[in-house]
Amino acid sequence: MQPENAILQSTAESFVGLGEVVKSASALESLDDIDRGQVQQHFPNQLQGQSVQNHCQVFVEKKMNLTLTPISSAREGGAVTTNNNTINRSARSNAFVAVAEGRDQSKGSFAVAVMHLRSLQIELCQFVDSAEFTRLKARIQVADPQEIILAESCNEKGSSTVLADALRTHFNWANLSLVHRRYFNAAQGVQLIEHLGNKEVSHLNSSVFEKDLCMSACAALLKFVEHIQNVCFYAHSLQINYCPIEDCCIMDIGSWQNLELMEQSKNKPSLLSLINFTLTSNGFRMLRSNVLQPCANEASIRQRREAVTDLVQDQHLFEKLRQLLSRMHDLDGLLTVYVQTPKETTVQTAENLIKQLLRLYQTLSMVQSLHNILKEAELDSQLLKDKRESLADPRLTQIIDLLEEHIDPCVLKAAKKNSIALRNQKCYAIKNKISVKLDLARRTYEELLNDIRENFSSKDNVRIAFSISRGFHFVWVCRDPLRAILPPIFIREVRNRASITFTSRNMIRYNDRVEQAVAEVMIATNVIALDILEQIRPLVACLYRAMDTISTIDFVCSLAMYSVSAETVCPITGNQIVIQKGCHPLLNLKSSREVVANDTYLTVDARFAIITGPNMTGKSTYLKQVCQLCILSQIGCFIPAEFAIIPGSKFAFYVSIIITSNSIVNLYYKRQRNLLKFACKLPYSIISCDSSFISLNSRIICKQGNKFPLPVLRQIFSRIGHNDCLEKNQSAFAVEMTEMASILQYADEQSLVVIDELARSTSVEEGIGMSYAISESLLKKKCFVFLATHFLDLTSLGATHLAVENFHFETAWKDKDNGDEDCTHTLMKGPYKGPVYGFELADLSTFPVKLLDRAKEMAERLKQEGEKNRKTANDVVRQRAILRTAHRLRELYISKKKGEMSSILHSAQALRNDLAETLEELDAE
Ligand SMILES: Nc1ncnc2c1ncn2[C@@H]1O[C@H](COP(=O)(O)OP(=O)(O)OP(=O)(O)O)[C@@H](O)[C@H]1O
Repeated sequence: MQPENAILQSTAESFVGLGEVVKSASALESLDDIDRGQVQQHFPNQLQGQSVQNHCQVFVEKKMNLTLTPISSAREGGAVTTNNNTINRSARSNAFVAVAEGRDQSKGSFAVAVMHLRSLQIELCQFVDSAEFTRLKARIQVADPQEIILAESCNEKGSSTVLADALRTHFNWANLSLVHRRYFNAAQGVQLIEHLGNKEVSHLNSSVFEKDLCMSACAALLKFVEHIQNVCFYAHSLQINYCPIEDCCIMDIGSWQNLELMEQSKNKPSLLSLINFTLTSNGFRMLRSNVLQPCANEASIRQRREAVTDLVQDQHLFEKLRQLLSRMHDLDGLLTVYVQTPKETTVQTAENLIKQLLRLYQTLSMVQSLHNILKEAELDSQLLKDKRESLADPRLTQIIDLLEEHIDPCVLKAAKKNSIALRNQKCYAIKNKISVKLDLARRTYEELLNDIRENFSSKDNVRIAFSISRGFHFVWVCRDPLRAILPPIFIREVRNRASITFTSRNMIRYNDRVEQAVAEVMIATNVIALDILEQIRPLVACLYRAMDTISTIDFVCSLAMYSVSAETVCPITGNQIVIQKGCHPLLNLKSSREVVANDTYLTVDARFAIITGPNMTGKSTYLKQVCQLCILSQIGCFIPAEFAIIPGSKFAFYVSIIITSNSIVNLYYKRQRNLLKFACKLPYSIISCDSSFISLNSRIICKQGNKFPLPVLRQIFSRIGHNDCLEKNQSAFAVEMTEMASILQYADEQSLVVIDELARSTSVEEGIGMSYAISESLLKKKCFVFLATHFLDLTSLGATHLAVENFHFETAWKDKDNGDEDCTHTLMKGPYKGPVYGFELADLSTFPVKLLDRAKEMAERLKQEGEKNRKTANDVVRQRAILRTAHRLRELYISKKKGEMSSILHSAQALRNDLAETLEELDAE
């Protein structure tokens, strides 16, 4: 016999009582039967071995007359691949979405009802969408659902089939369930919302109940969730909110990828990953939905900025909040047990209930600490003050008192967190002497544990271990587990690298008895827990509020964390996009080179920026930078810049400011002392960074305030990248034009549009023609546009349209022979005149020299022909000066009122003189 076997044999023999256990096996079997019978009475599902999920699925399939595809492993989250991109899905996502599509007169309208299964919050929205379902897809993607519920279309060729196909292709990780149209019943939706919604925490006004599509989507969602989860919701227990689409800045899914907002692959940084310092799953959810659909509610943005400012300024408060949040349980998981009741009770549901009560106890004591921290802090932010107020809710103390009465706090202090410790925590959670039945059940459980301890005490290398799947079992740590031989008394061996785990029939019998004892304990515990729950249920609104407070604080802490971790500034809201020394937030993560900061300048009048420049100078990067900074700003975050004005002012004052050291504005100002005169005269605002001038100019400008509509960005469109679409059988150009058509249809005065290299996938003439036409159309729509292009002819738009501003990236090639290039990545005012350095870049590659020479020759010839027709720079400036004067005269004419004619004539005179002066200066030059 091998030495190990000898040890094992002796260990096995030395287990006191082993023989007795074997002898009493038959007795145990009969005992087993009795116990099983008892347990089965209380927990009918427990011993049937059928999971609740399977049971529900069969049930729903029968009830709803539909076929559900199996709940896929993709539901667990992780990286999943969609059509042509990989999106890293959060494992924390847990949402069901119902989509209702309008028919007949309301065709083109959609309603989406989203239920987050953990937090049990329902979000409703209704909107009109394009034929490509852009908004719908974005809305669903933000929810990141497990399950999408859609009405089954009777007509095979109906639009619902088109919608179903679109959703199936786009959200291929989610389970698409087509349910009968009768479940999309608006009247039932109203009834359900009135019955289940908690009025205190739900934001629903009467007009929402009139939105039939919304109501029908909500009805289908609630019915489906109740069936699939096999639960019933308590009356007045759900938080149901209507989220108007106007409160969000809309972007399509393509833009999320183009603008690097969310992770596309593991090692590629994204804006979301950059600013994600959240510590709770609800905080993360809030951050994610804000990055993908930034806030467009000016008051909320301002409140968040104030909160972030408070946290950035009070580092002590910030640290304390984060420390507390890191220890906090998510309240959303807890809410499920207070809001829904399982249709069947099992040991698992009982265990879950007591686990959630313990967590609630822990979390609420931390909520008290959170309240104390906020009470001690000197807060300016209204948002934080409101949250502090919500934590002072006396109902929270009432719940804590109730829990303290029943729960033994000692179980939460257990040092060990292994399986048996966690099980014991649940078994002993309720204080002694509250229920006789519970005390008796626990005694039986204790006795059994003692028996095991005495009968199977560990010896030498063999010890007793416990796991949820195997129960009590043996672990033998030996030198050669693969070759070691076990005596036949031991069964179910699993050989690992350093040990063998196994059990024996006697141990299995003990385990069975332990399980029954635990079940008894849980039955008794469950009765008390349900009683506690019954008392908490009427107070559930304060838990929703506490959950909202925790996630909001986590969210603003995350923004504050990013704001302090980088050199950032709090943006001012205005009616323009002015950023001084703005940096691309992700650039220093992607490249080791020093990041060059650049200015951005777009006003309501000068709202179309054409950006030209050689290859590799940073045009695309700049477009993404502008969007990312605007998004950060609209989330409520600080932005990496020295100074910024971002759209978002309710009162669209002219904020006229001066840039002292920037090439962009140098064109406008010749002498500092003319500055004020200039600011008064110009019909549009001038950028500035000189704080000494801000108040002075703001005063002057307020006189002309309220001139433009609220310009908070409501839509961001991007057209970046050139990919064909094989699924739709579309070429790169076709894809581009489809996307542009959608932009042209929906862009408005509150949209930001960034376009990179428009129409480059067709011939130059056609490309330029298309670009002209598209630009002119966008100019009419008055949206903010950044257009990066290699078509230098496009810059002449500046001569005919005052709203067009030309900017370019300059470059310097240090040592062309060695291929040592040095792009300054600096944006300058004015159009780029070439060269594009395409030949130099080709020269650096393995491009054939002969071909390159021929290309250069052709390019030179075309250039000379073009030069003949091109206007001089002086002509352009002259034309713009005339245009500007005409524009101002028009403004004067529009603003004319009775009795003010003399002052208008005076201003017109001044304008004429100003123009004459400018033209003279140009002639002199
Ligand atoms: N502001 C900046 N600071 C530092 N590096 C930058 C900056 N902008 C761009 N770059 C770097 O320059 C490289 C080229 O940038 P980008 O692709 O934006 O140029 P581009 O002008 O759009 O080129 P092309 O015209 O060839 O498409 C990027 O890899 C980026 O790392």
